[in-house]
Amino acid sequence: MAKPNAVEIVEVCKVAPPPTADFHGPKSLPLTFFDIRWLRFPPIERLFFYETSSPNSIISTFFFDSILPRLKHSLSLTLLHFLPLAGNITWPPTSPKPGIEYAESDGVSLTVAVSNADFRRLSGTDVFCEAAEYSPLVPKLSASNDQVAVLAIQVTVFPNHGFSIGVTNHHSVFDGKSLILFVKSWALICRSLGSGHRSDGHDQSTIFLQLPPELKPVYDRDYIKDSADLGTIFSNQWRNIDGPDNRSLVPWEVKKIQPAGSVRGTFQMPRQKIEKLKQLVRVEKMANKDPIIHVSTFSLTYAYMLACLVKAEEVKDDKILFVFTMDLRSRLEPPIPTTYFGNCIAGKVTVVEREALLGKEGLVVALSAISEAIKGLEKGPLNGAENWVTVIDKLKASTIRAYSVASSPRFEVYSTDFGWGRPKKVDFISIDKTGAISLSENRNGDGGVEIGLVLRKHHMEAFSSLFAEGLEYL
Ligand SMILES: CC(C)(COP(=O)(O)OP(=O)(O)OC[C@H]1O[C@@H](n2cnc3c(N)ncnc32)[C@H](O)[C@@H]1OP(=O)(O)O)[C@@H](O)C(=O)NCCC(=O)NCCSC(=O)CC(=O)O
Repeated sequence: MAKPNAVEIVEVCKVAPPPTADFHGPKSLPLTFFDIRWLRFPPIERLFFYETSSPNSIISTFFFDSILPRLKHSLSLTLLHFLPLAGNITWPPTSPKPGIEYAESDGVSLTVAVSNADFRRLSGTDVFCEAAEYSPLVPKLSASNDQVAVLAIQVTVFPNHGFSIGVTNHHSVFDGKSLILFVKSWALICRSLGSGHRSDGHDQSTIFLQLPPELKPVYDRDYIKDSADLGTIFSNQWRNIDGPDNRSLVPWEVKKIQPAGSVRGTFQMPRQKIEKLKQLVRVEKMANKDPIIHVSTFSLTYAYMLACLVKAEEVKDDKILFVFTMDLRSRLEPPIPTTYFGNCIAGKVTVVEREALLGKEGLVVALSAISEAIKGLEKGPLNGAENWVTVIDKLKASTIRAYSVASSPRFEVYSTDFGWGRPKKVDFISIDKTGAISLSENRNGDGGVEIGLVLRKHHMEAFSSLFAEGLEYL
């Protein structure tokens, strides 16, 4: 590997659950309308960086002798609880809707690679690295017209520094909350293997059949009521997008919003600044005698980002789109378990005038638009659901800049410890294709928000100045 930043693949294998064990998850799983809505959406890619040191040997030896076998073994055990993840999405001609099938020979594709890229630079926040540098660290989902894999994983070692775990998943099987449920279960089992403790707390070194209630996936599809038969409506819509009776499952190739040479940036919104912004907005609203709007950590961070981004990117469109998703598990009537496994999110698209965003009141304008959208939930979380697939199709074709949000600070990704400590950094790689803003909790644990962005380099530099300047005087 003479070239700098080279990633060499040393193994591609399938990890399956242990053959003789009892499965805790179903072998086939229907997709609900919440899932089918995302059928051709580009795969979601996340990357966890772990810095490691080895007491006795150099890290690459430690990685291949200790870390990798433990990751593989624990992944296999975790699949006992998450069997659909080892399967594929299929859509047989006889079936009105697509679904997930697991066959005996199936497994999760695991790629093992070695990288000579600069681990500290990629997992740091000091420099803006090219977005393309991260792509070789996340795997592709195997996909054909007839079937598409649910999940693929890549573990990459950076000799003498650490390793990364890249996770690529199909959005049509689960939302971010369920994906993180799986990753945290895998991390817990991996950690327990290392300590010789069972994940349920009892001493035992080989069998890990129990997960704590907060990680146990709930697969019961009866929780999702579909009185309007949206599952069939969405399936029929997909069949008619890109041709008559098209059952292709190949994810859409989206035209990258950001061109080659774009860079990835990570920014922190500290808790203390969020509190100051909250006060500022309240005072301003009171002075204007406006009704109090929804002011939360999420809405303030998103609004602040939007006000900075529109300026930094010098957006020319008269109207800007804000797109974000809401977790409906607690909002359905009756609410469903928080560990329900699948998709249970609704998207919201809001249109805002560019000029209003660029003005002095830009932050409050953005905040009001986000608040209105959240308030819209009061009309019923499924209001307008029949248009969900057509909205995705329209957004794909739209040339207007859409600022969407990926992931959530509530997922607490920085607590994902496989036994070698907390991640040094967690990146949402696929935002380089979708142009979304990714959100997670601040890694320093201050209760603030960490933001991931991919922008053209000069836009990132402009954004960085605006972001820092705005917070400096708070
Ligand atoms: C719609 C929302 C974004 C709005 O969030 P808000 O924070 O503005 O409003 P809210 O009513 O939910 O919360 C109001 C206040 O209560 C707190 N609060 C409420 N419920 C909470 C909970 N379960 N955990 C922690 N805090 C909670 C909030 O922090 C906030 O206080 P404070 O102001 O102090 O913070 C959110 O409710 C939501 O649904 N978030 C999850 C979105 C999601 O799942 N995204 C991923 C989609 S899948 C995806 O993108 C792909 C992928 O990830 O793979």
